[in-house]
Amino acid sequence: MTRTVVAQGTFDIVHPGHVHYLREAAAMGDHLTVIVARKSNVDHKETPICSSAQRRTVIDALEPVDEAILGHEEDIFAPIEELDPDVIALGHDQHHDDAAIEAELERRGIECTVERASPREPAAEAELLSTRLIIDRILEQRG
Ligand SMILES: Cc1cc2nc3c(=O)[nH]c(=O)nc-3n(C[C@H](O)[C@H](O)[C@H](O)COP(=O)(O)O)c2cc1C
Ligand SMILES: Nc1ncnc2c1ncn2[C@@H]1O[C@H](COP(=O)(O)OP(=O)(O)OP(=O)(O)O)[C@@H](O)[C@H]1O
Repeated sequence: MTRTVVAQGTFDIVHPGHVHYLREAAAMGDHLTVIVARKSNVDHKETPICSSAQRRTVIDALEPVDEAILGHEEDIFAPIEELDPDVIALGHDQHHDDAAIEAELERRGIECTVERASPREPAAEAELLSTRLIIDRILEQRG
């Protein structure tokens, strides 16, 4: 029985922290689908630089990822209803409330566990493990 996992995020400029998250999410099951957030749903931080299509293309190419899809514009649980995964893997600092997600899954009659991935520890001094840090560095050096 294939154990399916869903991960999600903005993935504006991909970095080793994303790779760590997606590797951990992939290890939680046999098949990993990643939902790439639409710009309209990224309301808790700066609007992404790269288009949804571009962000999806890059994530889809990563080794731990079986499939990357663009998220629903309005209802973030629509793809979850469709995919009906066994696990939703949240990133270590993802701004979602685990209990709230579990409650909504319950309400929609979706049997699925909510897990949290761990943070990637910097492997080297120079690693930029956040999109924001990468953009700040670009502005510093090229702005
Ligand atoms: C269970 C779940 C389902 C999601 N489904 C969608 C979706 O259908 N469409 C979408 O644009 N974003 C979706 N998202 C992503 C959120 O909209 C949010 O933008 C994303 O979690 C951003 O996280 P980040 O700040 O870690 O990148 C989903 C997130 C979760 C936790
Ligand atoms: N350093 C990291 N270690 C582990 N997971 C990470 C790391 N950075 C991001 N992630 C995870 O990747 C997913 C997508 O994150 P997102 O696209 O918001 O990248 P970000 O680098 O956190 O962005 P920003 O720096 O703009 O907040 C989230 O679940 C997040 O928890």
